[in-house]
Amino acid sequence: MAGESQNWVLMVTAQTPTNIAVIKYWGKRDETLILPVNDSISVTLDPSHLCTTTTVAVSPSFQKDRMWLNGKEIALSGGRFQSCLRELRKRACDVEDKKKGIKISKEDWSKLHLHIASYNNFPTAAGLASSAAGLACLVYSIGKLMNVKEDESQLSAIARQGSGSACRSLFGGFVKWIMGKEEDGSDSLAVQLADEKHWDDLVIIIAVVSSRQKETSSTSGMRESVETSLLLQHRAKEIVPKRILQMEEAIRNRDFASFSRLTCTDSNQFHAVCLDTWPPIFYMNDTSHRIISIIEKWNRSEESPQVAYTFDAGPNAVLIARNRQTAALLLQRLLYYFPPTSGDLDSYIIGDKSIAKDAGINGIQDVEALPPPPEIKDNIPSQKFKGDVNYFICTRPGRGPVLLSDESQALLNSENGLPK
Ligand SMILES: Nc1ncnc2c1ncn2[C@@H]1O[C@H](COP(=O)(O)OP(=O)(O)OP(=O)(O)O)[C@@H](O)[C@H]1O
Ligand SMILES: C[C@@](O)(CCOP(=O)(O)OP(=O)(O)O)CC(=O)O
Repeated sequence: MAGESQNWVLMVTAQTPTNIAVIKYWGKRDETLILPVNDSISVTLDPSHLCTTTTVAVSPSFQKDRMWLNGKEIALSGGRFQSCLRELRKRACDVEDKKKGIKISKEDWSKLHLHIASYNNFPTAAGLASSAAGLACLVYSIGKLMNVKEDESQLSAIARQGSGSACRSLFGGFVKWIMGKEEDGSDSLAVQLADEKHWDDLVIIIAVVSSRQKETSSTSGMRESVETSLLLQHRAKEIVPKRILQMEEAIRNRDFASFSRLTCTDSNQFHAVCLDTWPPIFYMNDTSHRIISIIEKWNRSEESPQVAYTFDAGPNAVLIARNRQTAALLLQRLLYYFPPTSGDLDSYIIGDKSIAKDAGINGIQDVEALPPPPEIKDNIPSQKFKGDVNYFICTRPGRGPVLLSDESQALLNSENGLPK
């Protein structure tokens, strides 16, 4: 290891998106390697609205590997973090920074320690796939720091060992996690089906129903489902393989009717598996069910589906609108049923606020003036549910991981490698 002193710090910062599964991963055939019982497909969400930023630093002065998540130090001792670090260290290559006079050889990486700081710009462990963006960003940024030569698919097989859904966050657009057949997991990895420009009409609105930490984690929930749900076995063997082919075709042809039907039925089946688990697991709540019913009623009143819904291991609704115009109509409906408790719309509709402008919503007076949606005209007066949604995030399909070269975006101090 060559450097002018032992005090140098070399670091890399990366940003990685979250993803939402439209054909769900639920159930492992190998708990340690994180090998799934079926393939899954996801849409990557625009990192300008939902993302993880991670800075990783290396220095001979660091005494041990350390990590800070959202500003608080967390233990890196967990098996999953250790699996990712071990796999990355195995693949590390020579690194040279001529400007700083730093040379790290392949062999040095096993002796050097890392500092990692990560920040999620959205709630952690609330069913918004923080583990997906987080673990993908950890693997991607360390891979870059250590000059790992593997491509994104090979990196995805490492991220998979941190959290299954993380492997799909190594790509933008539409992504498939191929379950693989090998016992060592070497063929269980993600591939890109189409990039984010392929179907850029789509608009995504997330209704954050609760940002509290959930009762049953995805990891333990799916373990219990594998142990007790016969529906899960049937789903993995008979249903998902066919749906994967149909979903690939729907994405290829930008066929919203088929995409929407598959997305909604697969989300519903995943939650049916949770209900079929013993003891049963409930991730959706009354508000989630209400949102499904609003969308179903609207879709039925139109000639073709306007919006797809999907829910992960939590009550938040991820709503995919076929285009901007539909997204504006969707937002009007959502605000009609779920008006904010305060007049502060700025923190109630976040992300791409231009959707609210398209919907004619410029202030709370516009929300109050919204007429009931035409599809419920016979049932007036309809009930409203003020306060049942915390806020809405307007976003779209987005790109994969990127490196941030601007040092002002780093989360660690370049002098001492400690959080800024
Ligand atoms: N930025 C991050 N970097 C590294 N690890 C992270 C990061 N963010 C979250 N995690 C890990 O993921 C865990 C949360 O995962 P969990 O599966 O419980 O929730 P979630 O991913 O938000 O929801 P879900 O996967 O059900 O959509 C955290 O406790 C932490 O261990
Ligand atoms: C419902 C899901 O979001 C489940 C995600 O599970 P995780 O990837 O969080 O689970 P582990 O592999 O145990 O870390 C569906 C999906 O993303 O496909």
